[in-house]
Amino acid sequence: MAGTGQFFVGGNWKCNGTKESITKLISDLNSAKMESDVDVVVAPPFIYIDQVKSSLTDRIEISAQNSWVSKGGAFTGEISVEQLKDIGCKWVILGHSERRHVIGEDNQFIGKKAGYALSQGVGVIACIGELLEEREAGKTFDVCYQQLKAYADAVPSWDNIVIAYEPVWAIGTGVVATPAQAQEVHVAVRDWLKNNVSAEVASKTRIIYGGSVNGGNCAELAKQKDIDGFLVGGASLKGPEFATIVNSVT
Ligand SMILES: O=C(COP(=O)(O)O)NO
Repeated sequence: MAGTGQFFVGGNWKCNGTKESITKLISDLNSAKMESDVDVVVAPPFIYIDQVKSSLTDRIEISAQNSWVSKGGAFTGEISVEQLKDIGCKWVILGHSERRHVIGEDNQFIGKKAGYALSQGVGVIACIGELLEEREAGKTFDVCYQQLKAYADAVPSWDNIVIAYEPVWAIGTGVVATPAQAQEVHVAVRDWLKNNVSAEVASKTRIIYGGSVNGGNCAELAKQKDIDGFLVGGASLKGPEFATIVNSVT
């Protein structure tokens, strides 16, 4: 484990849940035993953040799944960083592959979003990752480096950033990266930070893995030196399994 020495596990609930199912998930999370030396964050859909914030144990911090690129105003349908702070969000997930490849956000727009969120004191879970065809074409590192550069060009500091490497071909597919595949990219990301930002940022920044992580594969992944935690999708909607993943990283 590099980074700050504190593992980081995020639960990305994506566009899932109802008031009823989230009430059950919160109850399961509140009653789960979670190792104290792991930073745990969950990212509900915007409309349920207040419900979660008001009833979830404060052991777990709240993240948004997206935020607007500047101060709020005449941007119909968007949610501003100021509004997220107002309801107690400490983090925001940006650059998720679903925002890139479904919604169409590009590297520069995502970088600017990260810069603005950080400038307002909200931490950023900065997602990167390649498509299967990019990996098959040997472009994994080039794609990740371009995504990293867009963040680096826009952020005021690296103090409050967690990088999430999420190979798109592993997201929601059940095809998890092998520990070796994940470690190889995490090392390359850390080397990129060392060569393009600073050795200090490279050593302290947590690089977490996401893509079909579950209670059965998390322990092997967590043993990798440069895997500093996880960003979990589907398995984060099951309280007991998410707790297993949190506890696997110690
Ligand atoms: O998108 C993901 C991973 O999703 P899964 O765990 O469902 O593959 N994290 O942000």
